[in-house]
Amino acid sequence: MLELNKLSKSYAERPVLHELSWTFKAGEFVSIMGDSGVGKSTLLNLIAGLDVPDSKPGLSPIIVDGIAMSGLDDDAATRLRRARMGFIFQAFHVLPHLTLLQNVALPLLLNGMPTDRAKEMLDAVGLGGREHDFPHQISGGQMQRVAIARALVHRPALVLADEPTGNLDPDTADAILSLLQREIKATGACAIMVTHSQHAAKMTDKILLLSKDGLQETTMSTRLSNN
Ligand SMILES: Nc1ncnc2c1ncn2[C@@H]1O[C@H](COP(=O)(O)OP(=O)(O)OP(=O)(O)O)[C@@H](O)[C@H]1O
Repeated sequence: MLELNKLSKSYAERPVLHELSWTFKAGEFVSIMGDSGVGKSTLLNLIAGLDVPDSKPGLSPIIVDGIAMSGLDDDAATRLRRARMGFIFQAFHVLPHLTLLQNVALPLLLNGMPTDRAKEMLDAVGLGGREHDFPHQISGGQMQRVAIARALVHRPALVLADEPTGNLDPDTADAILSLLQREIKATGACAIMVTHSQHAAKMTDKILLLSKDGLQETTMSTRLSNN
């Protein structure tokens, strides 16, 4: 589903990621942990196409569904992102001037798909009956539910989540992660979640640790940031 092939990224000659390689499979829910500043968000941004990797002649560092991202022009990359990816990023906030239903329907509209599934997804995330509310009328946990519904509504093959439970209380965080897990399994998507929380990571199929040595699969008994 997603292949990283010697992916590197430097900012002003300062290397952040060095030759990362990994294969992510469809249907897998994977978390990525690692020390602050090691490059976790940078990695998600690169996969999302929001940032550009260091270029090496002849190398395709990011391949989504068999398509080399580096070979796409801006329009084609936008189309791929819109159709095949879903985002639960802090920066991709729910839009305040749209109702919850309109927010969730947005990826369907942008992809020219029927919008019926938006209501189904709001029901699935426990917000049935709140379709016509606006974001300022709901809690932070409910807002994350809307973000999850919106990220999954168009059945993306790849879901990218950056600290989706970062600002939620533990019970709400658990509920959100169970929901994410259930919806990912239902749609067969591959999901990659960056988190600092061991508790959140334990709810995923696989935990990868990002360090200066690259990506390594890990278990909870190895050293991880503790919360
Ligand atoms: N646009 C940018 N320009 C320059 N440096 C950047 C940029 N984005 C990130 N960096 C640097 O790259 C490094 C990795 O940052 P990144 O945010 O990916 O780390 P992280 O592992 O997600 O950290 P945290 O866990 O604290 O969120 C940091 O040293 C950061 O300062």
